[in-house]
Amino acid sequence: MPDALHPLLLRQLRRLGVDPAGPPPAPEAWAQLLQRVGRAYADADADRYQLERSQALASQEMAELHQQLQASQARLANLVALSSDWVWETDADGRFIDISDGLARAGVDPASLIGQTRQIDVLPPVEGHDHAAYHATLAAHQPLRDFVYGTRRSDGRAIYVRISGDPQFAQGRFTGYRGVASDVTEATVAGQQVLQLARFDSLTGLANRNMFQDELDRALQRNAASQTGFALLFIDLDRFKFVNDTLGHDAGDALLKVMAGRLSALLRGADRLARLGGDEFVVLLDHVTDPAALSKVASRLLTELAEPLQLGGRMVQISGSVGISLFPSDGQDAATLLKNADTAMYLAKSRGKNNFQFFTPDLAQHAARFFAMESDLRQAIDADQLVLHYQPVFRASDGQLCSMEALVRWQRPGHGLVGPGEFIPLAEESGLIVPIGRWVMQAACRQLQAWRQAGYNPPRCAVNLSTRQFAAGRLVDDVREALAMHGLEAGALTVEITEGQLMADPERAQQTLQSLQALGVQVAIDDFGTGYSSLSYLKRFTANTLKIDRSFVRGLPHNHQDMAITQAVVTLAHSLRMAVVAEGVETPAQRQAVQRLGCDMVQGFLLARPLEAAQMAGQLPRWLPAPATLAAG
Ligand SMILES: Nc1nc2c(ncn2[C@@H]2O[C@H](COP(=O)(O)O[C@H]3[C@@H](O)[C@H](n4cnc5c(=O)[nH]c(N)nc54)O[C@@H]3COP(=O)(O)O)[C@@H](O)[C@H]2O)c(=O)[nH]1
Repeated sequence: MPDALHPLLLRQLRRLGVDPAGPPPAPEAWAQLLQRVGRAYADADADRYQLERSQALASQEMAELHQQLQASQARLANLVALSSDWVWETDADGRFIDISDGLARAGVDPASLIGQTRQIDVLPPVEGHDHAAYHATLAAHQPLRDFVYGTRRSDGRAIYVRISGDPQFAQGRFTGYRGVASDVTEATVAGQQVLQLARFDSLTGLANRNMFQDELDRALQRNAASQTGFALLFIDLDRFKFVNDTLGHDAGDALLKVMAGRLSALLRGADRLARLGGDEFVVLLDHVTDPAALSKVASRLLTELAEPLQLGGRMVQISGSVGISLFPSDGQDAATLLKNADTAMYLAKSRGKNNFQFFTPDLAQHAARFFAMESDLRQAIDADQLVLHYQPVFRASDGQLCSMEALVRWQRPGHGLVGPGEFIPLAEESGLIVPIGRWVMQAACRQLQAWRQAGYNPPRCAVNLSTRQFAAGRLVDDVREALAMHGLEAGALTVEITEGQLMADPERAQQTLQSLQALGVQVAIDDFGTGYSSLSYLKRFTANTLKIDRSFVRGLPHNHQDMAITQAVVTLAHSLRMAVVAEGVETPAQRQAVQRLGCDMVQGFLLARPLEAAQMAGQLPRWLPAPATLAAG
C-alpha cells in the first residue's frame, strides 16, 4: 500500500508521524496532513500555470521568429531580384541549371544560358586572372573566388564578369557549383585602359619606355642564360622638331603615327618595337648580331622612313638616323646598351643623317666631343666667339664686285677657327641656328653700314638662312629690325636658302620668302641643282637669283653633262627673270665656261676666298671705284 502512494505524500505522512499502513491519525495530525496536501495541490496548480504560460510564450516567440525569417527571405529574394549581381548554379558538368534575373540587367537573358557551360576563353585573359588556374580550381572542386573573365553578349558587346562560387556536395558526391556574379565591365575596361597607358604609347599604340624596359630586361636574362646575343636599333627622325615647329603639333603627331606604322610593318613578330618618347623609337632584334643582317634591316628601315608622305595637305619627306648596339659586346645591361645605341645614332646624325652606324668604343669619345661642342656652341654668341668672313661675288662680264656673301666661323677656345661645316649641322639639330642666324644678320648689316660710313658702298651683302629660322616665326621681324637698326635699305640684303632646305617645307618657305621680298630683300636659291625641286616650285618661289651648285661647275668645261645642265639652268633662270651665280669657280677655264654659258655672276676661290672683314676692307679699294677711306667694323 505505501508503495502506491506518491513519494511526496509519503514524506509528509512520515513528518506527521503517521504510518500509512497503520491506523488513521489523530485529528490534529489529520488536519495538518490535509493542510499540507492542500498546499501541495496549490503548488502543483502554480507550476502548471507557469508551464502553460512559458509554453504559450515560447510558441509566440516561435511564430514571431518564423515571421521574421519569412520577411528576411522575402527581403533577400527582393534584393537579389533588384541587384545587378546575380546568383548562379551549375550541375556537376558545369552547365547552368539556375541563374537569377540580375543577369538580365547586365544585358544577358538568363534563360539563354541554362544548359550552357561558362565561356571564359572568348576574350583574352584579364590581367591577374589566369584561365588555366580557373580550370584547375574547378577540376579540383575547390572554392572559386573573385575570378574575372571577359565574354560577349549576344549582340557582340564585350562583358566582363566577376564570379565567386562554392562546390556543392550531396552525400559526399560533387553536384556542381553555386555562387554569385557581377558585371564588372566598366571597372575592368577602366583598369585595362590604365594598364594600357602605363605600358603603351597613347599616340602610336607602340610599347612605351616602361614596357620596353621590361622586354629588354627579359631579353637580357634569356640571352645571358642561353649565351646568345641581340641587337638594339635606336631610331631618331631627322628634322622632326622642324615639322613640329613649322606644320604644328597635329602634323607632328600624324607623322609619328605614320612612322610607327611603317616600322611595325617591317618588323617580324619576335622583334620588339617601342617609342621611347618624342621622335625616338627603338627596336630589339632577338638572336640577331650579324652585322650584315643588321645592316640590311637598318637600310630597310631607313628606306621606309624616307618615303614621302602627305602632312596637312603637303608632301613632306623625313629621314631617320639609326644607331646600333649589340649584346653582349656593347654592354651587359639595359642602360649601357641603350646609351651606346643612342651614341651611335648621334654619329649617324652628325654624318649627314639618313644613315645607320654601329657602336664602337671610340664612338663614346666622339659622342663626348659632340656634346661638348653643343655645350660650347651655346655660349658662343654671348662670349662673342662668332665671326663673319665675306666672299665677294663678281659680275661675270666685267669683274665688278656686285655682292658679298657673309659666312660664319666660330673662334672656339682651344680649337682655333672652326668652319660652319662643322657646327652648322649641330646648330640646326639643336635649334641654336635661330639665335646664330639672328646674330649673323645683325653682324652683316652692322659691317655693311660700317663700310658705307668708311666711304665704300658694297652693293649688298648676302646671309645664309636655315629653314629652322622660318619655323621660329620671327624671321621677317628680325630682318626688319636688323635693317632698321643699322640704317640700311632692304635692297642691301640678300637672303640665301639652299634648294634642299626649301623643299623641306615649300609652302612655309614660299610665304616667308614672299614676305621678305615684299620688304625689298633679295632672295637667292643656293646650291641649285642638288635639291630635286620641281620646276613648278621654282616658279612659285620667284627668287631673284639662282646659285648653280659648285658640283656642276667643277666639271666645266670638259664634262658635257655639267655643261648641258649649267646651260639649261641658265636658260631656265633667265626665262623666269632670275640672275645666275656660278659657285665654286676655281680655274680660269671654269670662269670662261660659265661666262660663255651666260652666268651673270661668279663666286669662287679663283677670284677670292672668304675674307676677314679687315682683309675685305683692304681689297675694297681695288674692287670698288673711288673709295674715300677704309674701315673694318
Ligand atoms: N645657315 C647658315 N649657313 C652658313 C652660314 N655661314 C656659312 N654657312 C654654310 O656653311 C657651309 C660651308 O660654308 P663655308 O665653309 O664658309 O664655305 C663657303 C665657301 O668657302 C665655299 N666656297 C666658295 N668658293 C669656293 C670654291 O671655289 N671652291 C670650294 N671648294 N669652296 C668654295 O662655299 C661655301 C659657301 O657656299 P654657299 O653657301 O653654298 O654659297 C655652306 O653651305 C654655307 O652656306 C650662316 O651664317 N648660316
